[in-house]
Amino acid sequence: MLTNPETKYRPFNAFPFPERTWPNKTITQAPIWCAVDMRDGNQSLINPMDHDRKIKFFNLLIECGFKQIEVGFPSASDTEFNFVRHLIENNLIPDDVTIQVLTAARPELIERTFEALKGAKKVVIHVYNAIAEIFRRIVFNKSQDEIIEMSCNAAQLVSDFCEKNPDTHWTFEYSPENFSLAEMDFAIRICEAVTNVWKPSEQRPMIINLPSSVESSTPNIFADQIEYFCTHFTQRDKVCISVHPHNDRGTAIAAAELSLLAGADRIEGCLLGNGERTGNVDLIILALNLYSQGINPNVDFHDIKHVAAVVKECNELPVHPRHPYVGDLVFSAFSGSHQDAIKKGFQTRQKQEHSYWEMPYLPIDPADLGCSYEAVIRVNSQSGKSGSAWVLQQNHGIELPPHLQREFSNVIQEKTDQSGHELTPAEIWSTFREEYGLTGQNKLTLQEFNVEQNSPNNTKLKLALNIDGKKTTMIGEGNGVLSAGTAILKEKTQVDFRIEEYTEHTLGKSSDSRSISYIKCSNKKGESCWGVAIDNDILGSSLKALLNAVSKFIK
Ligand SMILES: CC(=O)SCCNC(=O)CCNC(=O)[C@H](O)C(C)(C)COP(=O)(O)OP(=O)(O)OC[C@H]1O[C@@H](n2cnc3c(N)ncnc32)[C@H](O)[C@@H]1OP(=O)(O)O
Ligand SMILES: CC(C)C(=O)C(=O)O
Ligand SMILES: [Mg+2]
Repeated sequence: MLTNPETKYRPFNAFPFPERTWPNKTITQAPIWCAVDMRDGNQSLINPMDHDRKIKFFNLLIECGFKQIEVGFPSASDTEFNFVRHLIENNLIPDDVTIQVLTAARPELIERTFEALKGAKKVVIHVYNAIAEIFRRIVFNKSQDEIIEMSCNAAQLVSDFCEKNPDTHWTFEYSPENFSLAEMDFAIRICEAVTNVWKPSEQRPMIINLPSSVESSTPNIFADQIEYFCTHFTQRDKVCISVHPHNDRGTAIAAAELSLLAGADRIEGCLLGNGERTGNVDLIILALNLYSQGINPNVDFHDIKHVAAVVKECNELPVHPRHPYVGDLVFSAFSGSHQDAIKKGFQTRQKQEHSYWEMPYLPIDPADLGCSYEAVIRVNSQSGKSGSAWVLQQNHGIELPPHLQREFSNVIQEKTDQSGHELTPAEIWSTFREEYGLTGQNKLTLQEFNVEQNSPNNTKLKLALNIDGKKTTMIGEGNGVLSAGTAILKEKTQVDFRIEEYTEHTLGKSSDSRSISYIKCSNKKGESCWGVAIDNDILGSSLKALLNAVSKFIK
């Protein structure tokens, strides 16, 4: 039994803000992104990134198009310090990229941070200290005024160092850590105080980064807090409002999106949502959520598997197979009704006159992220007729007639039920070949044939057959090749059958394409069998399909 929560946990103390306007808004453009993988992500890893992993991650972020990258906490360790030096001294930071570094509001750490930054072209210098009551009481043992004094002293020291290094383009960033847990009016007061030290202007704004350092409320409350801050902060036009959501309640994405409605301009987060505890907000999800709504995210994930592979390698952490947009299973449907809808969606797409993506169960085109359609449908015992039909269509160009889809699906269902496992495309193909006579191991096989068209309604057919290994030649007549073949086979096998269904199509589009025929025969007992055959010409494939179907009666 769980402990009684009523005596252990308190509900989040929401503040009334009925003037909120964010619920009536929609997101129309991408925010400014800042990737904090190499700092917030890095500080949460089992083994923090070494130099090589940091370089790899940095290059990946640049490849993806991030223009603001928090590269580390230079005063934390020599690795961090030396990495920043390496970037600067080797001129590895593209001109359109600004590096960001974090420091606590402690003089010795600030001093060391500026040592690391000597010679940098453009830097966001990011200072933080916790401000919520629980932190003031437990961690700092300071009053509100004392915390403000600590922040302002740090801001002043940062400002002094910047003045001494005028060749660098500095942007100030202040994070009232644990903003979302703090009293809103205190959060505004401390940010106003820091802003008054840094004196930003509309031309030279500073960043105020509002973190849910530990996510503690529903995302609507976070959005209220952001809108409240944006509308009550007196120098709103001189600051860029950034948010930094964590994912403790699993709602960081929602919190980030709602905070954009509420007035935020910028988002700090990590690829794949790495970060302290349950992670920072996932920038890939946020960006692709925008993309799938027709909004250019201004970052590029056209090869998502490559991105995931590098992040996995650098973080030494796995990726969940259901991770949005990235996981191995996110573009795969196993269930019958999903498969049916997706298959119909692709058929409709071939005919549609507009370019919009309208695909049941697939909110984004896997091809946009560099993924193939191969795994869009996978087959197990939850699958329906469209599943196996899709696999044959995608891999072999086979367009099963509807009744054969149903019948083949029953064959597959029996197999998957028995094994309890997925059937691979190769297994589905070999099942199909065995079931409908494409392996060439049948009672009846065709050696040769000759057709004479005596009149429009009379065809003479000479068939050289192999029946159980013995060669026989027979002649028959009918009003077409198949009726002549039927006459021959009825006589030879003594099976009284008739052709119920016949379909054929070409495989491939070139002039030397092969032909595939599907024939369903039924006997007097009401039993029916399908035969399928592929041949260079249509007469060959139809006669072979007929033999393959009739072979089954003989068995
Ligand atoms: C929410 C966040 O992600 S914040 C970012 C956190 N990231 C990291 O901590 C990673 C890098 N940090 C480190 O490597 C180390 O913490 C260091 C090297 C920076 C500092 O190490 P230490 O000097 O041993 O200090 P430590 O980290 O234990 O800090 C505790 C002290 O700093 C104070 N402190 C903590 N945060 C802050 C802050 N933001 N501003 C000012 N003081 C702070 C604490 O009150 C405590 O003070 P006390 O010793 O007077 O009680
Ligand atoms: C340093 C700050 C921005 C932080 O990482 C947090 O509050 O989560
Ligand atoms: Mg954080």
